[in-house]
Amino acid sequence: ALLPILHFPDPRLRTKAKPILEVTDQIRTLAADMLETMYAAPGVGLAATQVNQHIELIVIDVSETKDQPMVFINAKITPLTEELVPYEEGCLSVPEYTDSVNRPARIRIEALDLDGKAVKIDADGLLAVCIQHEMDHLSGKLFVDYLSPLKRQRIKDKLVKREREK
Ligand SMILES: O=C(O)C[C@@H](Cc1ccccc1)C(=O)SCC(=O)c1ccccc1
Ligand SMILES: [Zn+2]
Repeated sequence: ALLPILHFPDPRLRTKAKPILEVTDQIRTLAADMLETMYAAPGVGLAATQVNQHIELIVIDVSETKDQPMVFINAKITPLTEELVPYEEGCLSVPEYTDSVNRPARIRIEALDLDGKAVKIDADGLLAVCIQHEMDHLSGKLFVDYLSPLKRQRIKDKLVKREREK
């Protein structure tokens, strides 16, 4: 099912997600609904926080063919280099805005998959950017937090105005 995505500055986006203690069928259904919602947006990632579910679950698919879904549960990430690289990021919770964000170029992610099995991946490029972007969501952080307060306020004012006009 398609799930409604929370939009900045909704305070629920600032909630810190909790670890998942058991990977149940309910979690599997939520992951499937998040992937469906992500593909429909379209996007290359989605965090449970964005659909108002405050648990450590993220879904990603950075493939061109849109048929390589990844699901990470209770993920921990570690930078593999001090090198920071800029990337023009967007966010499904901050519609119609993109801006440059600097992040570590390569990271390691250690998590559980939907079978509760441990997975460990070293990532670079868009996958590394996306993983870090989704992990920020789980800690209540948005890419606009890396911008100047003036830019952030302008984006907030525009989105609040747009939500009012709806
Ligand atoms: O809000 C989200 O989490 C989804 C977001 C994830 C993202 C990945 C990589 C860079 C920025 C943001 C998106 O999928 S935004 C839409 C999108 O497909 C995209 C936007 C900018 C760059 C790459 C992809
Ligand atoms: Zn986002």
